[in-house]
This record gives sequence, structure tokens and C-alpha cells, in this order.
Amino acid sequence: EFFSSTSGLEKLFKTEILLLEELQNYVNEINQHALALQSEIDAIRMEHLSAAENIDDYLNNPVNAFRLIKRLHSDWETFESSVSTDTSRENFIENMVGHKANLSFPSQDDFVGSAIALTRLQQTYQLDVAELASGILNGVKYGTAMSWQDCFVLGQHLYALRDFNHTVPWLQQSMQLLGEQSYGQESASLDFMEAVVDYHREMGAHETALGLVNHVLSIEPEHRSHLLETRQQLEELITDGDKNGLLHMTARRPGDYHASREFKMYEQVCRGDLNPSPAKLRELRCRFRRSRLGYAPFKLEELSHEPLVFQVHQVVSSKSAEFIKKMARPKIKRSTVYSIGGGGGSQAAAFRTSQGASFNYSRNAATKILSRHVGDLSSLDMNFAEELQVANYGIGGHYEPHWDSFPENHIYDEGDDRGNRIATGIYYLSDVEAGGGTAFPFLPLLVTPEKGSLLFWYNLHESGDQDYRTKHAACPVLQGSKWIANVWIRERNQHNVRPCGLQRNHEISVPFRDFD
Ligand SMILES: O=C(O)CCC(=O)C(=O)O
Ligand SMILES: [Fe+2]
Repeated sequence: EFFSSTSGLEKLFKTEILLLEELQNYVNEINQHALALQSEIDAIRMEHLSAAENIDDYLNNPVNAFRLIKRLHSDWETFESSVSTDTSRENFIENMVGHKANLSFPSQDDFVGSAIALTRLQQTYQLDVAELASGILNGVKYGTAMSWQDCFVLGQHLYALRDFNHTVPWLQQSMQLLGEQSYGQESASLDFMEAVVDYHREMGAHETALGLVNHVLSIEPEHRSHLLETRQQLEELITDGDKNGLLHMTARRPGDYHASREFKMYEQVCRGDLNPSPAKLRELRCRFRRSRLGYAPFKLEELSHEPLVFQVHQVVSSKSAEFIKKMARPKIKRSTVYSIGGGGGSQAAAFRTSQGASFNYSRNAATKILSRHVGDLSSLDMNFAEELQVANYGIGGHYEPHWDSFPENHIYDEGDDRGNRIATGIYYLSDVEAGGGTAFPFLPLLVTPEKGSLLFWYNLHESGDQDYRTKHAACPVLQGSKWIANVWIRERNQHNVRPCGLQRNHEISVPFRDFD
């Protein structure tokens, strides 16, 4: 699987470089062949040109007569055999078979995943389709522009996925771009647009269909007079407010998490539209925190007091961050989540698209130091922490809102007596150019990934109950590649640092358990 991480995409890029080389070889070979044949054609044409001045004179010359006969007798055979023995085509096809067996290619799942990732970005960051198609993200031009064909294939794909709400703007964009092409007014293009009108009629996107009909009619009014009837039908449907069609049948079902208030808040936090109140912000401080490891003091920035969330800056050097990524790169696989429902175990899920791998802290000096810094900064005992989990998110990669702590009815793996996840540490191993923040919808807090910093929070109340306010998420990455290393600290052995509360003090967070 390639779409869920940047390092996966790097493999695909290498594939494309090699394929391009192969195709270039083929084109060079056929060009050479064509050039050789062209010079033969040119020579005979020259001969004919001089012959045309006086055909009789030409043919009465014995040398010319011989040459004509010789050409037709043997030269044409040579040309034919040169065409029939040309192996460039077979070579290309054969080499492609080898490439398909040996190189990385995206699967259908990758194709679907990348299309869905695009619509997720569109939705979360409220991106304009026309801007997105022209390679602009939030006003900054990052990518190359999409062609009308790109937009069409994406629209077609979203149609197949029954995501009609996203299909319409992409087809619309495709038709708009096609109309701007030099061949956009040719008959074949207009035929194509007519076919797209039918798609829209089926979906019930009457306004868009009407726009297209009018466009086609404005170019070829006589040839396309059959569209006059279509136009009238569409106008009637629009005045009647007709709500038939696929678009209207797929209105979100009640109980759909993606339509909930909580999810909307999460999206708002991701794009920076929902922030902590000024009163809360006023209480927060940035302070120096002495390090017991003999380094200069760290800058500790408080992000929330209740529950406690802080970010410590410049904890790991760029060199160690690069080292950890290099170590993880060959090992990472699509991240899984504990499956609720049947079977137990872990599985890949659409709500978590990233790739990860786990490492024992004792593995090397770099992993050891990650553990020591979290232990030092939180004063928590790291002996019962879970393995370090390194993760990479590609474009559109995200992890929807969740708690890191396990619910009350959680069944721990056999022999796991380390208790619940009392706290989480996240090392950011990269900066992210746009998007990709860590969002706490209830605080409502957005943490910007900053390479080398450590984000830390407690998942549990002192009573050991889950603090439901700590629900958090990884916002989709809009531009860049996000790398993190997760640290999950368990309850066992923490009584000195965090004595348990006798009173259950979790009422304050209970309203956030079943937030709708
Ligand atoms: O990537 C992030 O910002 C958050 C990741 C996270 O919450 C997790 O892996 O549990
Ligand atoms: Fe998490």
C-alpha cells in the first residue's frame, strides 16, 4: 500500500522514473527507424522530382530504367522487412512485463484511498475545487495544475464510490477546463459534454446539467437542437424544485459520526476556526524546565491546564529525528487500530491512514534518549511504557478523533498488567508545511507539529478514570510529510508521581463521553 505514507509514494515515483526511461528508449528507437525510412522516402521523391521534368527522357535513360527496376525489385522488399523485423515494439512490451513484476505499482485500494484523501482535504479545510485543481492550497501554489482529464477521472471515481456530493464539483471543474482547451469546441468534445449532462441528470444536479447544455448549445446551436428539449425539461425540474436523483438519496444517515457536532468541531479546530477562549489562554505560561540529563533547560509551553497538556520545544535534535525516521522507513506498514466488534486483533481502517512501526526503547541510543526525555520531563516511570511507535502520514493522512486510553470494559492482552495508558507523549519528527496538526476538539486546541518538540498530556484523571476531554485526532496532512513517534505510558508504578485520587473526580469530563 502506497497512498498512506510519503515513503510509499517515493517508491511509486521511482517506478515512474524507470517506466519513463523505458518509454523514452522505445520512442528513440522508433524515431531512429522512422528517420532512416524518411531518408529513403526523400531520396526516391528527389528522383521523382527530377523525373517529372520530362518523364520520357528520364525513362529512356538506361541507368534510370535500371534504378527504377532495382528499387521496385529489391528496395521495397528491404523496406518491408525493415518494418516487419523492427523489434522495438516487442522489446518494449517484453520489458514492461518485467517492470510490472518487479516495480511497485499502486493497487485499486491506493487509487480509491488517494481520491478519498483529496475529498477529505477539500472537506476539512473547505478548499475550493477550482483552486485545488490549479494546484493552490489555502492561497499558496504548491502543486501542478490538474488537467480536465484528471478532474474527470476523479469525478468518475467519486461517482463509482457513490460520493455524489463531491462528484458534481469535480465534473463541473473538468468541463470548465475542457471548455478552455483549444479543442474544447470541437464536435467530439461537445459529444463528451453531452454524455456528462446525462450523469448530472441522473444525480439530480439539474443546475449543473443546465449550465452544460447551455454551453454546448452556445457553440453548436443548429447541430444540437435536440438539446432544446433537454433544456426545457431541466428548467421545469428546477422551477418545480425537483429533489429526485442520486444526490438526494444519499443524504447522510442520522447517527453518522461525520455529520455529528463533535466531528464538525474537530474540522473547525483543524482549520483554526475554533480556538481556546482568551480567558483560558491568559492562564497559560511558557517556562524553562531544567533537564536532569545535563542539557540546557527546555522551553515548556503550557497548552491547557485542565486537562494538562504541554509542548516542550527542541527536545530532540534534527539529527536524532532523521536517524529515527531512517530506522523506521524500511519497517513501516499501514497502521492498524484495535478492532471493536468481532475477532479482536487489529485492522486497517479508513479513519486512520498512516503507516507505522514499533521499536523497543532499548534498541539504540536514539530510542533510549526519547524514553529518558519523556520520563524526565513528566517524572513518570518509563519501565512499563509501550514500545515506541513511529508513524508517517502522507498527503490526506489522518487519524480521526479518539482516546488513547482504553475504555473501562477493555480486555487487556494476556499478561498485560501495566494498567491503562495514563499519559501520551508525541514526538514530532518533522515539520508539516500545511495541515497535519494534533487537534483536541473539546479544549478546543490545535497543536502545530514542530520538528524536535514533544507534546505531552495525561489521559486519565487522578482517580484512574478516563478523561474524556482528551479526545484528540491527527488532522489530515495538506502539504508535506508528517512523522511522529508515539509514547504511551501506563499506570503501573506511577503512584509516587501521581498518587491516585480517592474521590472519583471524573464527573467534569463525563459530558464529553457521549458528546453528539
Ligand atoms: O499524529 C497525531 O498528531 C496524533 C496521533 C495519535 O493520536 C495517535 O497515534 O494515537
Ligand atoms: Fe492518539
